[in-house]
Amino acid sequence: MHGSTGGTDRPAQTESADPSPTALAQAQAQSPSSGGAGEAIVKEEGAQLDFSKDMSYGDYLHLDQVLSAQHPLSPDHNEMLFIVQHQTSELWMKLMLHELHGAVAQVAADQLPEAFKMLARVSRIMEQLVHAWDVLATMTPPEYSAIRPYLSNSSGFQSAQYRQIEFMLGNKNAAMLKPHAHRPALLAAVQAAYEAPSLYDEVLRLMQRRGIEVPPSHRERDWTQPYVANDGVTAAWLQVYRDPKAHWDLYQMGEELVDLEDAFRLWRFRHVTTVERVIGFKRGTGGTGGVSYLRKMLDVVLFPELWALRTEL
Ligand code: HEM
Ligand SMILES: N[C@@H](CC(=O)c1ccccc1NC=O)C(=O)O
Repeated sequence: MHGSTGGTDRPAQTESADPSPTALAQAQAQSPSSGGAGEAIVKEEGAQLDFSKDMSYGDYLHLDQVLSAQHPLSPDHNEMLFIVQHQTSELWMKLMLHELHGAVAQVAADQLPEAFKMLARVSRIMEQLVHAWDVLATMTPPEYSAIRPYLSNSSGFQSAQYRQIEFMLGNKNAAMLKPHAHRPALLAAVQAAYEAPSLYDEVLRLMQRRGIEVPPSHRERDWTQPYVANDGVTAAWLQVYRDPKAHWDLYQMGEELVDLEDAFRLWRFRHVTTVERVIGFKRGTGGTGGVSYLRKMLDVVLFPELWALRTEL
């Protein structure tokens, strides 16, 4: 590991941040007394300073790759914000998918405490993404207009990870597979999420295993079809919510799912509001109506019976 990142094979972009050979030689030649308090503290603490043979922080995190993946296409100062905002969002989405896959597997295996831990993390990640909009909202319409022509027809609409998250949460739509048709590996991942039972489908199967009757149409179904709300499923959740103590973990599961959908709704709302303040009602680069499309997405309900039961209680 250590051999691969030192010396000549570093990417050009990080080169300028490196100390010049003269500065490094000076630091090595300085006596402890001449380096000031900072250097004395480092020495006293025993911090390791030579990584020519050991794995360092940057080696472990592959920072050469991560930090050399920002390539603005425009001459505009603000494009770096736009790129970093999206790349960090994709990293959080990667973790979210990792946790969601774990949670679905744990629910299917009746391991609910483990599933709760993962779902709580998914909700906190979604909240993190909600707050991330505050940074992007510092970008004004003229600032974004300087970048937008360089984006061509690219759009978040084509995010393969976002689409997998939507599918895992039950918002299935075959048309959303098409933007990935030219990338077999991405298509396979999105298609797998499209064809698999969603988190909510797995929770309904769990309820049936626990003796709470779920209508057959909602236990076994064509998982590629969008979920359709059902009074029998509301009745099943009502049994749980009318006697929480008797069904404590299903009750906790219901509330975990509501937490998650609550956070997702906030994300969608911050997205559409940020888009309106930045591009108004222009069409999107992805080809949709823009704000009009994103407003329709605000009407998506992922776990409908968990909301419906509140009116009945
Ligand atoms: C100035 C910033 C942004 C603008 C103007 C913007 C605009 C839009 C527009 C107009 C759409 C509709 C699709 C289209 O026709 O392009 C869209 C979709 C989307 N955007 Fe953004 N967006 C911004 C920032 C972001 C960020 C930071 C993310 C985070 C990853 C993101 C993720 C998405 C996703 C996932 C979709 C698809 C939503 C869906 O299909 O429900 N966008 N965006
Ligand atoms: N759809 C946006 C473009 C956009 O926001 C975007 C472009 C490339 C990569 C990520 C993007 N973010 C979310 O859609 C627009 O119409 O301006």
